[in-house]
Amino acid sequence: MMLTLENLSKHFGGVRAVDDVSLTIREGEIFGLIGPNGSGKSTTVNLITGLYAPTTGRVMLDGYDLTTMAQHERTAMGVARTFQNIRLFGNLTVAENLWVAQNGHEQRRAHFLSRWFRAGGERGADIDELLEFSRLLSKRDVPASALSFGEMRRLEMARALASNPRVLLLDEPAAGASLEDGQLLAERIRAVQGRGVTVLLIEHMMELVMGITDRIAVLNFGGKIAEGTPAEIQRNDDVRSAYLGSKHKNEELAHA
Ligand SMILES: Nc1ncnc2c1ncn2[C@@H]1O[C@H](COP(=O)(O)OP(=O)(O)OP(=O)(O)O)[C@@H](O)[C@H]1O
Repeated sequence: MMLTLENLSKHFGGVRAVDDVSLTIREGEIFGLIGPNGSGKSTTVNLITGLYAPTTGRVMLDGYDLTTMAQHERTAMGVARTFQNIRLFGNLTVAENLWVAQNGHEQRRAHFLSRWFRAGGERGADIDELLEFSRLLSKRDVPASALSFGEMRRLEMARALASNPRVLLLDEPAAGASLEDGQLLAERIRAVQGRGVTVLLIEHMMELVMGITDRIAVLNFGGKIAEGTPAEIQRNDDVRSAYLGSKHKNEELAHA
């Protein structure tokens, strides 16, 4: 599996949200995408999933051109995502949230919740296995609104995993979570990688990014300014000056 962005750009009027970005995410790695606020990270994810059409450039998966495919076609190709803002159904239980995610899925026959679905909602091993993997089994019949932020974030990830993706795009998965929940999340992201899923991680929590990624690309004003291992990124002068505009973020980088 190889996810490749080729000269990808997205302009909103005069704003170059993403500006001629090229990068390759290798099979099985955890790839970090970082950058100051408004640098184009979420827009990049939206271009990969097909929420936006690019102004220029291509998105390739294993040599297949995804650029003009609809979102559901990309999901069928193995691309899944979580959102920066939690999008759970608060009044449904944890298990029901997974069921709804699958039920709306174009590829539900291929989905690993499909046996559960065909059984008319009977409790099945598949959904429990995913809940166990996500450390949410004890919460399966609890309304999603009653979960902690960290649990909600894990449920978001479980929902994305329900489509059995080959590449998982995580848009700030630790936002709003406690440090402890962030650590559990990091461990679960590693477990996702351990199952052979490639991960693209957007995250402001620098300890998380530096601790679990194999490689990192840095965006600033929509353009890629650096790419390398966490150690290389931490000592990169361009990266440091990009973060200088944001004192808080610069301190995060320094202390990571
Ligand atoms: N739908 C849109 N319409 C107009 N401008 C947009 C749109 N989406 C994003 N932008 C602009 O594009 C730029 C990049 O935004 P984007 O959300 O991709 O950045 P980001 O790196 O994800 O930021 P953050 O870290 O704050 O989430 C910003 O200037 C933003 O205002």
